Amino acid sequence: MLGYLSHLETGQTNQPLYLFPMCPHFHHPPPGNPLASTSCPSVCLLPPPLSEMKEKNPWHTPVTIILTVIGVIAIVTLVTVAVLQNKPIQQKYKYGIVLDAGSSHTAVYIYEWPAEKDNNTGRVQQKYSCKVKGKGISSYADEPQKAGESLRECMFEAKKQVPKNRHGETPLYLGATAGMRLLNLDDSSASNKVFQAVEEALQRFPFSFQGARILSGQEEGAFGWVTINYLSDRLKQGLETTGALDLGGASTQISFVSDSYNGLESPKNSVNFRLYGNDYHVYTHSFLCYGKDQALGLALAHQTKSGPRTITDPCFHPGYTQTKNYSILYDSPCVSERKPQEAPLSFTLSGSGNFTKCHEVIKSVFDFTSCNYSRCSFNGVFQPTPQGSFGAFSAYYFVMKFLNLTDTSTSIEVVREKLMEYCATPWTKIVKQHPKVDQKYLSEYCFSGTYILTLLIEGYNFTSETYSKIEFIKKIKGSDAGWTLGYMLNLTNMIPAEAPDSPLLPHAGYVSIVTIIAILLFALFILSLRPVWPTCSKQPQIV
Ligand SMILES: Nc1nc2c(ncn2[C@@H]2O[C@H](COP(=O)(O)OP(=O)(O)OP(=O)(O)O)[C@@H](O)[C@H]2O)c(=O)[nH]1
Ligand SMILES: [Ca+2]
Repeated sequence: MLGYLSHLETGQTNQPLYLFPMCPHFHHPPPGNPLASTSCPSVCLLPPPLSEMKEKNPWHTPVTIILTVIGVIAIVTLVTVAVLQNKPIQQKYKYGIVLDAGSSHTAVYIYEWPAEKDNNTGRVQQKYSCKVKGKGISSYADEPQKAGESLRECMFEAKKQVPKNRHGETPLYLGATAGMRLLNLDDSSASNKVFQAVEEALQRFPFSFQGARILSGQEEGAFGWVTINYLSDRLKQGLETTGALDLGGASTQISFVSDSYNGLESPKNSVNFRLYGNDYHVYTHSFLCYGKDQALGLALAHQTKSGPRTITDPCFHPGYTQTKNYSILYDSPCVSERKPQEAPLSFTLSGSGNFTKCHEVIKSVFDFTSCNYSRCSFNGVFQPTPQGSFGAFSAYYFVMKFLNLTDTSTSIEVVREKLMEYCATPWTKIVKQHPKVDQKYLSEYCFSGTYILTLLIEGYNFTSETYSKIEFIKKIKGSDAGWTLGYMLNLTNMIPAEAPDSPLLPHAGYVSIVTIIAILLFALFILSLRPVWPTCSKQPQIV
């Protein structure tokens, strides 16, 4: 049959040359090839006559047909098994819940990750977050029961978010930060009662409650660093890491990797991690009382040393006035020792909106005089020079976003000028411009912006060059930047110390190769069964 179809054009005669032409005992040219009988090689192994071939076509024998069917079924089965076996199961997730009990408020975060990838690479992401109504748990020192109750609404929501069949195996953690650190310093029995109340409340939910505790400042800084580097895939890929800047209400953290720091100069500022096969020596420090609310308290305390009835505060807009209670201001352990004797009950603050003077007031809350190390940030705390890129989140983001100052390619001088202009804007105009913004937040942006700039430049020693490497962020790939994710990853051992073995091929490549090899093997097998085809010896043609 092949012989009938194969022909070449001869260069000289332009006559078709039939490689398998009909031999004399073929009386008829093959169908469609009228010239086929005109040439015939001298030696030719002939296929049987057509009439016989029809009867004895080797492809039509029952054995070949059965083998072909079995072969096709085998290939389909092989490919199906390969696809199913290696296909990531997309629908099944596991969950973890972390409560961030901050000084200003509590937030509930639910994380999810594919069930079969427990111990694998960066696939944990935030599924849901809920901001607990009211203040942070530390503000319930006088009525601890209410601290527990405050969490119920968000926890009921969490119950709905996690599939019922996963409730029992879902770990639930509560981590408290600077607000509870301060309460614990001030009144440890009140802090214990608050913990007792929140534990009781959380145990009523069907999750696997793993306890409530105060994070150390080191943990808070280090886990914030883990979170942002995990979310940006830098850990998994072994890339240069990003530093983390967290500005809370009561404390602030700075964490980064520096070439000039191996942990020896100030071991208490060192946290070591081995993640995905790489060692990291992270410098970290948490400044208690330097979160933006407590820093405002420090600034106000600085201005009310003598117990005045009125102060003119340059960090508030002209025309802004507020009456503040001395006992509330000096209630915090950050300033309690400085409470002026014989102070009146309250004082009136009236804004003057002067950035330069505000900057001076804020600088006075930092101590730049003592340093027993090679270099310090402030208050005698060791800190290497900031190095590499940084992600600045929580209040850094809220404030800079509001002030339209998140573009760090803007020079520090321009940032100062903009703040100068903003602080000098009359309060009435500010309120008119932002009618929907909560006035508690609105009144403090001048102070907060000036505080952030002072903390970064004078406090942490960022320069014009390194300032431009800061990115003000809220989320990374849909997950909030903060310590909670890093905390959970650590407690659930979800980041392996060593790099996981990655498959040689991606899933699609693997399936394609299996399919191609199976088809090739099958083709070879079938070819090995073929009957002996006619073959012609190369003899001169008899024309
Ligand atoms: N402008 C603005 N400020 C906010 C917002 N949410 C929180 N803040 C303020 O930003 C500051 C920091 O908030 P968080 O990062 O939640 O602080 P926290 O975790 O409660 O405090 P720490 O325990 O010190 O970490 C606080 O002064 C909050 O009042 C917001 O949506 N907008
Ligand atoms: Ca916080």
